[in-house]
Amino acid sequence: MSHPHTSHPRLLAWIDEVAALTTPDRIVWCDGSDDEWTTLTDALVESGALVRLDPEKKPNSFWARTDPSDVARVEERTFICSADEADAGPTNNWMDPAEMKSLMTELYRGSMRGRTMYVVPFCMGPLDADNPMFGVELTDSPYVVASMRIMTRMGAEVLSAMGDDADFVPCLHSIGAPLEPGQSDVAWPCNETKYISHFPETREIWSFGSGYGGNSLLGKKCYALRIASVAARDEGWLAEHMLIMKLTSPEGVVRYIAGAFPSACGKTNLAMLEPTLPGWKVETVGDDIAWMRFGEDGRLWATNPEFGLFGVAPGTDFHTNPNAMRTLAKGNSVFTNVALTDDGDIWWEGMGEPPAHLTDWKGQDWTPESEAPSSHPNSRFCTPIEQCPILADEYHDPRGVPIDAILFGGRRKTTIPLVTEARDWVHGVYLGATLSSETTAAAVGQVGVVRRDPMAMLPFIGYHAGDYFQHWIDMAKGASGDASKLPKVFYVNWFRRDEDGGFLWPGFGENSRVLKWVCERLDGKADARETAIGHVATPESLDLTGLDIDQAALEAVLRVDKDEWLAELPQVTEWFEKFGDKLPAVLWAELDALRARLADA
Ligand SMILES: O=C(O)CSc1cccnc1C(=O)O
Ligand SMILES: [Mn+2]
Repeated sequence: MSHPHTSHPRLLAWIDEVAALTTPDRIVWCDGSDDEWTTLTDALVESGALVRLDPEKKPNSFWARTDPSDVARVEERTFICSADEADAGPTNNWMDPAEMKSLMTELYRGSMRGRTMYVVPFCMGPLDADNPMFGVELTDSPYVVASMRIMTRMGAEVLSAMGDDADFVPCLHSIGAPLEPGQSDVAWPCNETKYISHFPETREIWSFGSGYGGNSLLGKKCYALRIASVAARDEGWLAEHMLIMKLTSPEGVVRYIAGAFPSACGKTNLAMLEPTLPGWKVETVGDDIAWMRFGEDGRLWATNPEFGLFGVAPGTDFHTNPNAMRTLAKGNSVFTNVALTDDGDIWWEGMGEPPAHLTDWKGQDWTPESEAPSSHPNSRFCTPIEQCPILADEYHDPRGVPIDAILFGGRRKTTIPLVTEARDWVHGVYLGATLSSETTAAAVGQVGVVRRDPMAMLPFIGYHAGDYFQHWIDMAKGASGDASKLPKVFYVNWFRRDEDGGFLWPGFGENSRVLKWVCERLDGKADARETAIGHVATPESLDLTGLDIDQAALEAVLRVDKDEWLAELPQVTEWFEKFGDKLPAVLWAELDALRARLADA
């Protein structure tokens, strides 16, 4: 079969089928080149979808504004279409796969009319991995193509590596906004009907109607978490919503730490941390997704399958994340739903004193007297990870890095102490499975509501969460029977507040003090208080050198309040009951043991 771009029959057949259904005016095969990026972004600027920023401020960078109806992940429109509804579980929306495909086929029919269908071959993780994880996204959004070039290894090199028979995840995306001949386009075309659908058995992704973020950059949440978590269950590894950091002590001891925090709870900031403790060094491997497989040494090795950073903009500045700001200063980035300054740069809340005038994320005039924020709370920067000044060399290693500790963290005003070490692996899985956090703007819906967010994966588990918990329990078997090879598990909470609503802990670079305690626990050095909920740091065991924090706040942030934890028990019981007989019995046993320890406390 001769074709100018590929000899992959399944790929060609799929593309022909989709083109016949969606009827694009043309098909463009993306090669991932600089010329292609220039052509794409020039056209997006010409159409008004992008504004080129001043090259003196952010070279080769752009400002985008979405339709106000298309600003975040749409969890209520996200479906896991497993053959058996029971396999989707109680935390996912489900529709029969044949019914969903029939419904979406009619949505896709003619949806790309008047537009270009882009063929985006990509790879999640290094191309030289033992088993490269290929995907091909067909999309009618040039904004998505530009973003995928930043976020994934994308283009001709991938297509070549796929050869004529590589497995790949077909990712079909349409914004659902066909153009009639002569009809002018809008800056952010989308459709009020949105479906983000996953077909686990056939490892397919179909997305319709949204042009933004995790709804449309299908390599990220859809592939690298929801579909990959199903593959990981079947193949004995973990696809997790985690940062990966390399932490080096002043003595040169290196530890690798993975951290699971819900959306917009500071993973990017932690992954790029500038420690306040002298001599400690953080280097970044990843800020959002970790794939963890057992190495020959029986340890869990983690890789970051992404090629870029898609971070929350508001709150990011030189105090909270100087390395992110240094990454962005190098340009080659797309900023979405932030504000535009009059001199061609970007601005968002948290960047210090606002300019006298801005163009806000809705394209309106904004001044410091404006009531609404200039930038959407879920506004994002999209930037190449290789621009990160503290990117660890190991990022490029297809083996990844051996994980010493896993942090589970949430955003809780109360109850959860600053840092607790799990009693053992199963207790660590219990802490992850019962992780709770206040909701954020990363997903459409009310903000600030406490919900269970197991392993920070609630919106991303591609199958029954009860089976997911069991998979985590079973991972202990993979450590060649030696539990000491497994990462230690810790539960952190940077967000506890005092009675006046103020934060008890300064967070950001000061979190390096907690990381030091974690490392010293790994070395068997740091003290901890044995409590009903686990091994909790004591004020004396934390290195507080140079930190201005009063003793009352320190004791409050580390407190295990019996009544607060007793109040958690019925909430956890209600949470566990959702999973019926699929909830591992050992987790019920952990709850019973916690209840007994609290009774004795
Ligand atoms: O996809 C979006 O629109 C925001 S959600 C997101 C983006 C990057 C990294 N993580 C998330 C998340 O919700 O966890
Ligand atoms: Mn995330």
